[in-house]
Amino acid sequence: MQANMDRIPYLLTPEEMGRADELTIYAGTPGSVLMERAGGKVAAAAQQMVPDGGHILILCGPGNNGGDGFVAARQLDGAGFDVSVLLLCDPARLKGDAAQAFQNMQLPWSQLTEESLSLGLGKAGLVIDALFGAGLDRALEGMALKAVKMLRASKTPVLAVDLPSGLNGATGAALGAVFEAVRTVTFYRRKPGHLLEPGRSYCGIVEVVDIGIRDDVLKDINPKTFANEPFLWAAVFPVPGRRAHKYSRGHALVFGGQLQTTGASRLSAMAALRAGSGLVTMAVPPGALSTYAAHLTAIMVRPLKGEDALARALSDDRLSGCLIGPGYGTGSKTSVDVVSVLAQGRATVLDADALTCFEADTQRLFQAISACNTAGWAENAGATPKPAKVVLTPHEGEFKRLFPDLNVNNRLTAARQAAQASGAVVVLKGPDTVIAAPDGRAAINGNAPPWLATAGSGDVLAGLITGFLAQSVPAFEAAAMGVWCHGEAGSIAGAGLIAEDLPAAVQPVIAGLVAERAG
Ligand SMILES: NC(=O)C1=CN([C@@H]2O[C@H](COP(=O)(O)OP(=O)(O)OC[C@H]3O[C@@H](n4cnc5c(N)ncnc54)[C@H](OP(=O)(O)O)[C@@H]3O)[C@@H](O)[C@H]2O)[C@@H](O)CC1
Ligand SMILES: [K+]
Repeated sequence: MQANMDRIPYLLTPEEMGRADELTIYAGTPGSVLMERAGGKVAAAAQQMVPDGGHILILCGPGNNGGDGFVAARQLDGAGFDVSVLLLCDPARLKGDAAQAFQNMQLPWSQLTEESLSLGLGKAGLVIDALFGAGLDRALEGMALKAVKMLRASKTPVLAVDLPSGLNGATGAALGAVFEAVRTVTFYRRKPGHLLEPGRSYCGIVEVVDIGIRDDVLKDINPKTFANEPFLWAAVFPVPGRRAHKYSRGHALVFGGQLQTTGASRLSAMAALRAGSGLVTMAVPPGALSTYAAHLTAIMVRPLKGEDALARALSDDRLSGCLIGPGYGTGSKTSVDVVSVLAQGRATVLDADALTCFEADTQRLFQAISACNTAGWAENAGATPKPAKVVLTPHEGEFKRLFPDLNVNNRLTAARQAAQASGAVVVLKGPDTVIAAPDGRAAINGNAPPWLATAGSGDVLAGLITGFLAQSVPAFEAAAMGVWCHGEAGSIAGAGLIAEDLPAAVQPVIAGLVAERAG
């Protein structure tokens, strides 16, 4: 149990981290010991960054973040480094462990002023930002605010303790001006703000260090936020057995659009096949059939001909996942078709046009999702909400249209609220894509290179998720593995990629995951 919890990529909010500290202290490790270890790890990181024994300037605030700074100062001085300590507040304001760490420091210090900072920056090879960490609850002002500007102008590298000062650890939001760190040392587990933008960009390289908090505390805290990394979903990653055949590996149905917009859904279908779905069929308008057929090889194409064409396309019992939306068109027919697809109760991804067409009537969409989730369950099969079968993949613009009352500036909370309101797993796309389930779980993705922001990239993502869903992976995990594989494929294809490059680049990613599971 302990070994497994160790590997689960939990993220702790500052409140949950406070609880982890409390539980550890309650179990017998004094806060001063935790602070000593925390400051020691910061000192060790600083030593690596200034290996020639250069000057280190340490800015300390009024709380325990400042306390970590005092400990680091003492240890660096003991290791022969030249340090100066600048204190933001009156030392009489220091309390508890921080006051004790200040007493123990036994080093000269000065008040943080423009003059003292300017003098310090003149000789420093590194600045340690120990002004504010988890306890920051408002924008920096006064001398702390001036310090941000002076540091930026000086270009001296900054090592942040726990979080760059000015950043909200729960949301990654800048509360105002924020220190820009090249490296951040945080304790026990990362916080959401280390992965969510703009926080991630302010943190530089994030190093998580052990300060002696035992994983037992996680049982009490029960965190529901994760970094989107393979260990989160590796146990359900689909690996075909020796006796697998194409029908046993799932059958995905991807709906295609009219002649002018065939490319989007074709990219999706290719990606669904790459994700491992044994079969992928495209259901397409008859007038565009020859175009689809001319551009596809391993993917089957069937025309949607006649009144009940959709129902017939959906009637194949072997279908195990559907995708509708990419290039499908935003007319009223789209929303009718989406409702028909959801009525079948199959695992389904709704992307692009399939989201936009519900902008004026989101309740109709949410009812159809609820019907999809409950289809196949006996009426008396427990009152708890049924597991989500539907995945929505909006980018920020689509998200705002579907959920106009939610605040996308707080992406983690907004995605969670959207998942709860819709009954679907919501993939809020961006450089820090958030995947949220109606049951409250959420994962933040961190491996997407910027060159994934290109036309057609989202179609590939929707296809990957569909491919995993078709292999019976639960919706939250299917969405999370799709997002992660998409990010990895983006890095493999590299700078200059176009969406057409991505399906092929997914292959080594899948091969790597399969090898890891086998080993
Ligand atoms: N818990 C533990 O055991 C461990 C914790 N550790 C460390 O403790 C850190 C958290 O410590 P913390 O809770 O004391 O919060 P911290 O970020 O230092 O600041 C709070 C102070 O700032 C003030 N204040 C807030 N905003 C302000 C503003 N804009 N402008 C001005 N003032 C502002 C606020 O006072 P207020 O004015 O609101 O009364 C309060 O005095 C954590 O990040 C980690 O580094 C490690 O040692 C490991 C063990
Ligand atoms: K800090």
